[in-house]
Amino acid sequence: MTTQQLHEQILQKKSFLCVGLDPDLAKMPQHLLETEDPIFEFNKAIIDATHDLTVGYKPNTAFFEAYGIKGWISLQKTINYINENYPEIFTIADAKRGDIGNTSSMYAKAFFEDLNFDSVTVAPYMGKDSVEPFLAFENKHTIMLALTSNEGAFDFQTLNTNGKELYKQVLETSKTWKNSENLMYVVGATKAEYFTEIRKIVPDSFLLVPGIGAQGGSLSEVCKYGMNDKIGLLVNSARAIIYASKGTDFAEKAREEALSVQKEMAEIIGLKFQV
Ligand SMILES: O=c1ccn([C@@H]2O[C@H](COP(=O)(O)O)[C@@H](O)[C@H]2O)c(=O)[nH]1
Repeated sequence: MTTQQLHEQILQKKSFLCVGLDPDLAKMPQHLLETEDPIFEFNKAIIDATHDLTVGYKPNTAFFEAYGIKGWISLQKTINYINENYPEIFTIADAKRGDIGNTSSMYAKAFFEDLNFDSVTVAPYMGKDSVEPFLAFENKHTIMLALTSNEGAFDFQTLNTNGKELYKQVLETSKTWKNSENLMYVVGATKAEYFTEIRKIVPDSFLLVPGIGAQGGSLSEVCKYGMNDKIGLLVNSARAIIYASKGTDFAEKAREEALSVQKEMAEIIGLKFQV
């Protein structure tokens, strides 16, 4: 998918919501646990209930890997289900990969070719040769951690290195890499006050923004400081939507939560762009 197609979908749906698919058997409705593949059944119900309100789905691979081979099969079924039924939707494998170049190439093949995700998250710590193999894929997107939503972000990411905070150095350096137009960046919603500075470095890039909902970040603050003239944001919420209910009405309640976020987004888009 191209960024232009993603932008068009955002305008059409009046939404820049990305629903996080973080399936946890301990939090799922009891009746699903009796099915052969509860994780897939759960995801499928959430997807069917929210696909018109969201422009992206972000399965976090940890929640699949935790269940071994069965989890990987559920992940494959989930991405296939989205691609076959809702091909307009942008998909993100939240896997936070990155290794020496030779190994990164294999990670990139796994997520872009075998699983056919539109994008994958990567960590920048190993530098240029660990990320460029992902960037080589046409119409695929590499979403690099810049300033994360957790408290530990302050351990390294905001450290001053040669007169500049590390996350700023990461953003600036990454722009010099081959095929850097295929980069997007993760910036936590809990760090809204940093968006102005981030936009000075990457004014046109899409930012994946986790941290509204369960982590308490503010959608309106993120939009105030992080939105660009093409919107440029994908705001993720997982637990607040997918675990809105543990009963048989879980998908219905997930839709209600997603709708409430989408309505707020539509209002913001309307105010900013007069549409
Ligand atoms: O900085 C980051 C990077 C990734 N995440 C991931 O996003 C979701 C957030 O889930 P919620 O339930 O909406 O809190 C989850 O998969 C995280 O691993 C993040 O939160 N912050």
